[in-house]
Amino acid sequence: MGGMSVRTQSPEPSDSSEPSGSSGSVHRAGFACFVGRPNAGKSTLTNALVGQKVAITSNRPQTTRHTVRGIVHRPDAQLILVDTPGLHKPRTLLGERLNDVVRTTWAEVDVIGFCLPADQKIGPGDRFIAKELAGIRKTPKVAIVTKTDLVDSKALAEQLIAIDQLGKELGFEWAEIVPVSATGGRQVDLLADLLVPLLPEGPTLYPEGDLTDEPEQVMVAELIREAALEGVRDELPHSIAVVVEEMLPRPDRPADRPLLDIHANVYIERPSQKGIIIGPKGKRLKDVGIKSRKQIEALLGTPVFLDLHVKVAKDWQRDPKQLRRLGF
Ligand SMILES: Nc1nc2c(ncn2[C@@H]2O[C@H](COP(=O)(O)OP(=O)(O)OP(=O)(O)O)[C@@H](O)[C@H]2O)c(=O)[nH]1
Repeated sequence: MGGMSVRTQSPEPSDSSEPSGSSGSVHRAGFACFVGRPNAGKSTLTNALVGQKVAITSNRPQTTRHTVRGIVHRPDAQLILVDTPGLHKPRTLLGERLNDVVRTTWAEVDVIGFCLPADQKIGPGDRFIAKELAGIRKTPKVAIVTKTDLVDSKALAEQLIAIDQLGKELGFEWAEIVPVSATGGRQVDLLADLLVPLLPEGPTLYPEGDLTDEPEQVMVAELIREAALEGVRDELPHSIAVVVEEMLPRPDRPADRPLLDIHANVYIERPSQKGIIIGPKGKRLKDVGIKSRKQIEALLGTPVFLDLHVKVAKDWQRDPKQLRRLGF
């Protein structure tokens, strides 16, 4: 098979508690980021590796706006995952900022994982990203074939060959080519095993038990935004932003019955979108509140009172002042 090496998990039960390789006591720590076009499965893979929901997933493209880090703690390593938005042709100021965030991230990490869905042929979007990757010479690049549960082995094999080919065309070798299924939990541990040796030696960078360094308010806002996006399908694709204005423990509560008050604003771009978000008799907004509150409570481990307001921030995606206020 030429120089192409594709990794699959060995059939014997993997012993992940045992540091692999001969350099048993070496500890590594560093950063990896997953790149790929929107919907390639980056957030889902981050969550699968970390073992908890830290990045926001949805079946709408371009939902990840923040550089969320997931942290994988292992006896032999700490792998910090930086989840970037999909690189894309900028149409708005927001789009341009997102692309800047992506490129800056790429230059700073120790290894880049290029995610390509198994069920889609390599397209112009993938090539665009791969060309950018080719320009980042010193960072090892791992090709990750995602969503392998959606294809048969023949289609998967063809995709692997196409990816190997793509690297050769652009003049670089992939450090590894790894097929995974994040939802099926297939080869996810193996991916971690392959990323770790590409990290520099060093002590842990984050305290044991931290799964992400994203501020809680941002995670809470993302959970609300995810719930708000659900069900609006094509009506409001990218027009929603959420800002958590305040998170405060309710005073005068007994210590064994705490309550966290969260006030958040859901921003839309036009008055006409208000009705869609709020729904008939406020039902949609209420559902968004219930759904996200449950997730926030699970995340923070405390009962929550969630107060949601819908506000219009006119054309916020095109307005630098609004973008800053909304945290971009
Ligand atoms: N069947 C299957 N679906 C998957 C898998 N991984 C992700 N998906 C689905 O693919 C869609 C996109 O996944 P995301 O993880 O949000 O993709 P992303 O690359 O982070 O997307 P952006 O944030 O828009 O860049 C979601 O509907 C996921 O449920 C997988 O291993 N198998």
